[in-house]
Amino acid sequence: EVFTSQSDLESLIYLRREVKSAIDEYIQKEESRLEYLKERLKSSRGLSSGDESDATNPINAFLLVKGLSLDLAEIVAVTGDRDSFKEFARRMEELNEATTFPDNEDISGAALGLIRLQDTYQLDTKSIANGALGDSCCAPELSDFRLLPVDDCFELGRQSYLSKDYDYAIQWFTEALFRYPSTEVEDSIANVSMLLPHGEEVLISTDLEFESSSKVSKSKILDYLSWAKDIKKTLEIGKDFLAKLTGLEMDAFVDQVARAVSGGDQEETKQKRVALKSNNLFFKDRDTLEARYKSLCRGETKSNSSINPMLKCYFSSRGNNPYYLIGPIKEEILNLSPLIKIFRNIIHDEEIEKIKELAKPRLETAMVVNVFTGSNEKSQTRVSKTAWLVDEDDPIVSKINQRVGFVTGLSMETAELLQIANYGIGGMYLPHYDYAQPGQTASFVTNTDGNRIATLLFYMSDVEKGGATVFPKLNLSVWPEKGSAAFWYNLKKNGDGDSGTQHAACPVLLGTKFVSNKWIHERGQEFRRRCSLKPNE
Ligand SMILES: O=C(O)CCC(=O)C(=O)O
Ligand SMILES: [Fe+2]
Repeated sequence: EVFTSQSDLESLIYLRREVKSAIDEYIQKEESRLEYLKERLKSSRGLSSGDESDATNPINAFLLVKGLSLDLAEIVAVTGDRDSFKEFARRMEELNEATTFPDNEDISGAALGLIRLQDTYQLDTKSIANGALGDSCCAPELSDFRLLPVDDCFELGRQSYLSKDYDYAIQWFTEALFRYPSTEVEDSIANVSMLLPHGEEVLISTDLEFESSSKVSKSKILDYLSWAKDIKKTLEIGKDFLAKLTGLEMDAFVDQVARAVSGGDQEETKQKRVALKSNNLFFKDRDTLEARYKSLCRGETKSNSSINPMLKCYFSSRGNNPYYLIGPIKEEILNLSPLIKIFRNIIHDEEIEKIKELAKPRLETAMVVNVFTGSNEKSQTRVSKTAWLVDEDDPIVSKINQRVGFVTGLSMETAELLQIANYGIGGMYLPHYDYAQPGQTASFVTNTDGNRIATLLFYMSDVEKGGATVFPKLNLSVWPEKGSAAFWYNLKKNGDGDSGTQHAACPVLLGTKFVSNKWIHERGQEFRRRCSLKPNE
């Protein structure tokens, strides 16, 4: 899997150069071989010319016989000569051993990444197809843009379709039709109204000349398009129906669905019911929260920091910690309850470079905890690569861990290792909690060290566009700034999870994003963060 991080994409650029030169060379060799074949055919009188009378003219008869034996043998030998191809195949083999070629999973990952960006940042289908990533509000037009031909638009539609995103599927299939080569416009117009179930018109290009030799047939695009429209319609009807249900009716409905999808198995029904509820699949506030998350990613929702006088920034020497007497820490309070702060200039560029250098060879596709089994799994909700660094890797690692202890005032004894995460284009982490919820088994919760009491998140790069950390329930967007770190308490003082800390890493639109997580645990903080006299606090 190569699409999740920037460093992997860079290796693909090298790969492309090598592959291109191998193909060029192969074509050149094939061309001279074909040139030779043409010459050879022309020079064989017995094969290239003649007529019926050759059977009666002895010279021509000889040429005919020679042509079909000796000349032909020679020509067959040349056509059968696959040395040039063998050489090409060998080079490809070598490249394959040295690097990883992208596979189907990568194609769908890259396509869905693009759709995710389109969805989060409200990018227009036609603009993307014309090679522009967003309008002037969100992103500069890419200077080196590429027009997407029919096949690519179709593939984006097909991937959306497969991931059940019918709105985007419809948009991309329609765009693919629009771009269909204009020579066949006539007959496609005749087909369109027949094949679309809902009688809509599909606009097909007449004046745009897209350089295209499309592999996908028009009827195939239309077929997909009509299915997508049909399913979308059905889903809308279902949504209307769900919106009208009362709370009790909804419970009964969830019950029924859970039973239906688990084929009567009691244990599975129970699990499915919890899953349906916790994923909030049917519930009314799901759409609003999701919309809020996306609008925070776009930076549209202004937080209340400008109006709340309690939110402030200041210099702190952390209770006269000698490390911070001369150069105090710059702290900013972003939210009061739960407490969310940002520390500015807390990690230096040289330290960041060193950490990245240590982490890069170890970056692996990020895993998330399966709520039911407690095991780590690859997931669509978190697209990034991560690595863990231990103190022994380099003195810088322990220095940074120590610094986290100083600035947070918390004990690092039960903290997890330093986790480095790298997000490529489209990389993200959907809204989640860092702490384990009641009943949830997570590999990071041990009997002795407790839950994740706090998170410190270092920003180790600036991000050109996108990539904010957002807190949908607090209406808060935190924009990555290289060298800064965000800090928050995941748990209330009484040890319960604080649901306000739900947060997400927005997809990266342009550039690359590096962060480091330090998760701090409960044990050892008893006298550093005391419980309150109010039991609910
Ligand atoms: O990258 C970010 O902005 C947040 C990452 C995060 O929430 C996590 O890794 O748990
Ligand atoms: Fe997180």
